Amino acid sequence: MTQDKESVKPVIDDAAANFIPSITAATAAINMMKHDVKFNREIMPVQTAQALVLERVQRGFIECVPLEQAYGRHLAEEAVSNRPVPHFRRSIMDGYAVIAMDTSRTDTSNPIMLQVIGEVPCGSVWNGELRQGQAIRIMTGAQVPDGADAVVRLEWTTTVESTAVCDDSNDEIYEVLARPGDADGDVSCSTLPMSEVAQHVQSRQVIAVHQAVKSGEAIHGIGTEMQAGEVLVQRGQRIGAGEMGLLAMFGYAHVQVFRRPQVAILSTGEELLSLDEELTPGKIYNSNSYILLAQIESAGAIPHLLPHIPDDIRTLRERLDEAMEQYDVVITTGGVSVGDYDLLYEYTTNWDGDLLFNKVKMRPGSPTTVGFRHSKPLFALAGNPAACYVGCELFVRPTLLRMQGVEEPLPKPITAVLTEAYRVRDTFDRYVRAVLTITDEGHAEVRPTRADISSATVSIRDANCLFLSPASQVGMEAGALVQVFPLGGLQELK
Ligand SMILES: Nc1nc2c(c(=O)[nH]1)N[C@H]1C(S)=C(S)[C@@H](COP(=O)(O)OP(=O)(O)OC[C@H]3O[C@@H](n4cnc5c(N)ncnc54)[C@H](O)[C@@H]3O)O[C@H]1N2
Ligand code: MOO
Ligand SMILES: [Mg+2]
Repeated sequence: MTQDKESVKPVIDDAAANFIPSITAATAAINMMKHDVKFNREIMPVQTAQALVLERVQRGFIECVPLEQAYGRHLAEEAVSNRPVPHFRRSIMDGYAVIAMDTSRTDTSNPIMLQVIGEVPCGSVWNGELRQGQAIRIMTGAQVPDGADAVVRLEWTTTVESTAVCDDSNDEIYEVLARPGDADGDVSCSTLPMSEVAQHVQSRQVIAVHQAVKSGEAIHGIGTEMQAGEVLVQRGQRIGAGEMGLLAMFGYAHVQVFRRPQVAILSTGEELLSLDEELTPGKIYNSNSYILLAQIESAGAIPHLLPHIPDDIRTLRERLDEAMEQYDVVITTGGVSVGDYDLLYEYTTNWDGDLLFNKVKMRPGSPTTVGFRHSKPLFALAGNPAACYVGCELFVRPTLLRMQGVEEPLPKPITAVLTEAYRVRDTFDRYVRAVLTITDEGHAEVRPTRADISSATVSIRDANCLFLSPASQVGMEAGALVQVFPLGGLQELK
């Protein structure tokens, strides 16, 4: 943890107090001390601040939901396969289950004839065993009958017209098979025992196989996809389409998931209007609450937009105390800096909670303030929209993910090439809103969005990532390798 202090000159000094009749020297001295304290905040590196928050966060409660309501939730149990996949030898083609050896001497000019003894549609099982010279019609996904070790796809076979000719002198039947595509009308004969004639002749089921197949052809053996005992979905993993499929495959009609954290959003500031109010001079609409709403939903939590709070410490105290009782997490925006109406410092230094930090070595969002009260976190984010947004990505999102069982909830950086110079000097690390693209050659490139200032919302719309420009006297040159943090939620779809 760094110990450097950011020293800012107090706005009132003793000399100034002498010229303000309503302020006594004593009051001015107290005010100055207050300002000193308010200004001289310990500046904390981002990683230290994130670690401090995460070590206080507790995993949330667990609830049981039907699988159809589990998409997007985080699994609270480890789901393990209790059988291999597939659990029977599965045909991956429509065709005929055969004994591969039977086809070994076949080729296009000399197809082998096989007697079709039945069929296995999906969901059925062939009771009995396939013997030499026989084939069973089979569909994709059906269980391969015992005795068969290959499936010949339908396209490699033709059905052969067959006519039964009885020979009364013995109990055998001669069957005349017209070879498909045989221009000169050649015929071949095969002898079948009488016992098998009825089924055979009745359904005229003889096929010519035009291509030799190897043992295992078009069959997925037991366990080819997954063995018994493999982890299907880890505890804490978010349930997406693939996870839904796996859980369904193993018959999880209900699953244990982490409860979605209930998050209160309270903007502060006398200048704020609700969206149904008319825009009047000096006022602005409360847009931060809606930015946060999106971020919280995309982190899997449930946002609650509460009415914004005017710049009055008593009201603020009442409203925040109440919110901290009712919700799992409370987020405020605005009022964390050193202005006369910035009240979050006052609240978080005179409460029955622990203040973790109120100055982070980052921009935007340097006055980001976090504390815990009765083991619930309060995130007092800066009022500037981009500062609020970045503060939420770096501190709130990881917290909400940890509450939902994610072991490593911090955003993971990738490396990309900066396509244009970013010459912003700063003693703080800068998390720059930017656009990450993958070139046709497969390289990751990143460029800053146009409005990099803390008050800009348009750059939140345009960005799909943040890149880190470490504290520097010179900024960064085009071509530099930078750490990029892809943004969560809908942003990642851009
Ligand atoms: N003397 C100094 N002034 C400032 C410092 C400093 O170190 N010394 N830090 C600056 C930095 S950095 C930031 S970030 C901001 C933080 O401001 P606050 O958190 O106190 O926020 P406010 O003063 O309430 O508002 C700032 C700005 O944001 C607009 N805002 C506030 N809430 C909303 C909302 N819900 N929706 C849309 N916009 C909102 C507000 O109108 C102001 O324009 O302080 C700097 N000052
Ligand atoms: O820390 Mo602030 O967001 O730079 O204006
Ligand atoms: Mg302020």
